[in-house]
Amino acid sequence: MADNALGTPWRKPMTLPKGIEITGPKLPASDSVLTPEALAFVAGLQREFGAVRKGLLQRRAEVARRIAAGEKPGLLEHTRFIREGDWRVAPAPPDLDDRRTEITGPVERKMMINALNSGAKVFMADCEDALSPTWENIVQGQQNLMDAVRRTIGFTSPEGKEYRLAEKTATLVVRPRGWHLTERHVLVDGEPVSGSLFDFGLYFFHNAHELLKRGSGPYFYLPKLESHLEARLWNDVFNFAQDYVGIPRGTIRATVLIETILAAFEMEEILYELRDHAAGLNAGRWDYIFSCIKKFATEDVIFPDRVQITMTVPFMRAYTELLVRSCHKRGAHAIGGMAAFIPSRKDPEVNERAIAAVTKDKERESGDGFDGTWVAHPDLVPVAIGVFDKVLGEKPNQKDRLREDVEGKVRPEQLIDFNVPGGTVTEAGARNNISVELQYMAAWLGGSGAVAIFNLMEDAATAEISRAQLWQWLRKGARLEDGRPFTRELYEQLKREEMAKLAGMKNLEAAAQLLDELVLQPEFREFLTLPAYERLS
Ligand SMILES: CC(=O)SCCNC(=O)CCNC(=O)[C@H](O)C(C)(C)COP(=O)(O)OP(=O)(O)OC[C@H]1O[C@@H](n2cnc3c(N)ncnc32)[C@H](O)[C@@H]1OP(=O)(O)O
Ligand SMILES: O=CC(=O)O
Ligand SMILES: [Mg+2]
Repeated sequence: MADNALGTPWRKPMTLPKGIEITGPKLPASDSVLTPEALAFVAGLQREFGAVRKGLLQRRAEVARRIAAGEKPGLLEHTRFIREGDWRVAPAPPDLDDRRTEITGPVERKMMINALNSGAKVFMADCEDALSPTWENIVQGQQNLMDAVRRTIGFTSPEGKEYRLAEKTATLVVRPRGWHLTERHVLVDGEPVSGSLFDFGLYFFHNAHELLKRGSGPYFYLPKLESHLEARLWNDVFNFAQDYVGIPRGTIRATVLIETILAAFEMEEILYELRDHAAGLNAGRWDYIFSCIKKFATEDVIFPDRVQITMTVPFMRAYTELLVRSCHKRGAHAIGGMAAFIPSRKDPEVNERAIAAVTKDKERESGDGFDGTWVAHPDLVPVAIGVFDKVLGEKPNQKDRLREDVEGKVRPEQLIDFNVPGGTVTEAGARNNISVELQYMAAWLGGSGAVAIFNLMEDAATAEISRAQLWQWLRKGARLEDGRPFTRELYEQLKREEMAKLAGMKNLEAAAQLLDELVLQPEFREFLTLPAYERLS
């Protein structure tokens, strides 16, 4: 067996801490990222919190069963004292106080440099929705993060273009994978380690002290939480981690994505659990829509075409209004979500449309009281900054707008009144879902977790909506606008036609098999990334 060569299995068992096994190949970044000390820390996290994580995942399944049996989610009675109590989250650190524009993107080297240089206040470096978690992407992504923190990150494109960090860069915030995912290339005591603990643990271990030395801190976005108990688990992880490396509790700051329907009923409880570490909530609209469809997929509600579920339909408005109110009541930042329109440097018409649509979206958010927002592309940074500048001026945020009016106006029950006035299911919508899903999963299996399709940003969250709709429309025999039911035959026909348009695309057959598995099986698969990960090489 060759030593130190790309693609050869890891063969340094002597240096690995007891109980840890690496099944992925050795990579150029392995020696600096997968150090015995860092792995011992990750194993410590896994041993301490792995069982609680599993218990919470079982609890998710149990709650889902109760909802499928007709139980309606609502505010929790036993946490009333939290909602009625007088408490606030910790003050924001200086480099997280002005978050008027945050750019997001995968932990890919060139994109990270572009994002950090983009002029945005924050860069959310993503190991989640925007990243296909190949072993290489994950390990190299950690190396990129280490280099970004130390400002040594550089890149030369195949065309010879040099990329270096500018003097002033965005504040770095990292999003680890959600609780449902594992990292199968690292076993702790024979079991795959949690993807969340792996991503968080490596980033924190390698960078916490360095970030503090440089006047920043270990900052995180936490995805896909379904309850305040999952926030409590993160808080416990943070305390363990801070004690382990000897930095004060409360140094970590976390912004939680409210991107599941169940978390929307527990926004204040989530902030409360994390109050010494909480930096805000984010309205993660795409996973949120997916979660609404998923949790109520077997009910008598049929969601219309994806394009019709906009931020202004009543249940989405209720969600964002309550989010701003919950944050500002507790002194936390409210961060808006991602408008999926992607600008084009080649097509002026596409570019103009994207800028107009993003401007409108950001005007709604800034007008509603959000303190900042997400953009998916550097060319959208000035657009969002311009809109938020008009509302914020010199102020770093608008947390002083308490939005007390929301309490009289929006009732929590409105979160699950999914009626979309005038909503329809159309053949164009079904075709779009099929085509987007095929193209996205083909890209994901090829190692790209965020792609532009039909001039929109697609990532794991938007793709979840597409396949969830197809599953639901089939199960429910949804009627298309023209009266035809959406049957298996129609699905097969549209899929054949859409595949023909994509002929020659890499991984198309594998994507089609995956699509069938997700759409045709009687059981709704919890996340598309679970079966997809089994196929990811
Ligand atoms: C639901 C959610 O979770 S939203 C958050 C997760 N999703 C994301 O983060 C998606 C982020 N966005 C992206 O990944 C990309 O914008 C895409 C894939 C949608 C489109 O990317 P491309 O097709 O490369 O766009 P385009 O060709 O216009 O890029 C122009 C330049 O901008 C760069 N760029 C584009 N998006 C980004 C970004 N988000 N961050 C940094 N740089 C970017 C490109 O790398 C390219 O750089 P170069 O000129 O130095 O080569
Ligand atoms: O993570 C963000 C979302 O919209 O989903
Ligand atoms: Mg998401």
